[in-house]
Amino acid sequence: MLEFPQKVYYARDIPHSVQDLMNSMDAHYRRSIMAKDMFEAVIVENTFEDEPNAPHISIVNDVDGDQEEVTPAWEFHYSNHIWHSDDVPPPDLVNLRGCDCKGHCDPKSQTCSCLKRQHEYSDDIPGFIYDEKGRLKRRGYPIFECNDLCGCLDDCRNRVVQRGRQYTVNIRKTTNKGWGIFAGRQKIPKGSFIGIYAGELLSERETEERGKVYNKVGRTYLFELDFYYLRKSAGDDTDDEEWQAKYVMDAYHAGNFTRFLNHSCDPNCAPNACYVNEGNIEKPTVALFTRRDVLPWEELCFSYSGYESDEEPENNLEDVRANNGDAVYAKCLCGAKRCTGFMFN
Ligand SMILES: C[S@@+](CC[C@H](N)C(=O)[O-])C[C@H]1O[C@@H](n2cnc3c(N)ncnc32)[C@H](O)[C@@H]1O
Repeated sequence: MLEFPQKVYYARDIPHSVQDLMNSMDAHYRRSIMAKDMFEAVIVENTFEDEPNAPHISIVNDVDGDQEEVTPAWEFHYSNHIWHSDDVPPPDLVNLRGCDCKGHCDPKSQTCSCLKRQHEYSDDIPGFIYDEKGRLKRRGYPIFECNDLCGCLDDCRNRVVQRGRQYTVNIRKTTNKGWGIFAGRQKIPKGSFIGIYAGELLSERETEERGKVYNKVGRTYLFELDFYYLRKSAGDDTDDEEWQAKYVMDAYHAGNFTRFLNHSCDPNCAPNACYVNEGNIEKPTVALFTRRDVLPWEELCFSYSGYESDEEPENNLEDVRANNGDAVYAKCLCGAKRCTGFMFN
């Protein structure tokens, strides 16, 4: 577990020497097996402290690896950290509360303050939001994990996201959507934690210009922290249409494997807001969980349009088409039976 005072990572310090070195090599080297080994080694090197037990991530291109790229572009720093932009406040430890439990927190406790905090948002779910196997009982609610101020043990049931990735995932080239993320040989049960959407935490204002560029080139890694309960806590007088998330995660310059998760209109994963060592409700960590059992070797995807219900999605193709001609609004190639035709709608 992290020791306080917690280290804060700033976007201005995102390392780039490895990317610079690799990009200075000739194309022959960047297409060699050595470059693939290097990419995998960088992942281990940059994550072994925060995820010492996470299974190995392989880079696989069996689509066009001979002629094209053996790795994704060396354009980002691989990391599980949240890199704060200068106008984003560091984690709020003043408003962070820890429980006084000893040993393991009891899901029937009347005194555990973390359980009470959780029930402010999910009072219809008895006990913690995780079951005894650490799986999410229900999606959509913010998760309040035990934190470094708590008296409970590191393996308390209410600590899942902070323990890091437990399942194998591989970064694999797809035939039509660029790189994607695939399960390993093991099935991943419904409700399992996959990874956090790491990256640069930006203010909404700062995101505007980046968004325009990403939309034009047709590849975006922005994730707005616009969870529904944040709208509610902003007060009743805030018009829903006018409400804007304060912060956005950008995984373009720094991020982990989750930046390669492609969109699906019938996704097997979904993002969930989670808090560990953060007392600021507006700065949740985006944690990805499976929303159904994932078969061995299956591609992991989530919905970029935020659609998560089990009902049929609305098809608003015409609106999206009329909206603008940016490359990012290209046709969706998820292949799901109920594909709406577009990634962002
Ligand atoms: C966050 S990136 C995902 C990783 C990306 N495939 C890569 O190679 O870096 C988002 C971009 O992936 C592509 N993409 C993701 N899902 C897609 C889908 N269902 N259909 C077509 N392209 C998709 C689009 O170019 C999109 O802007």
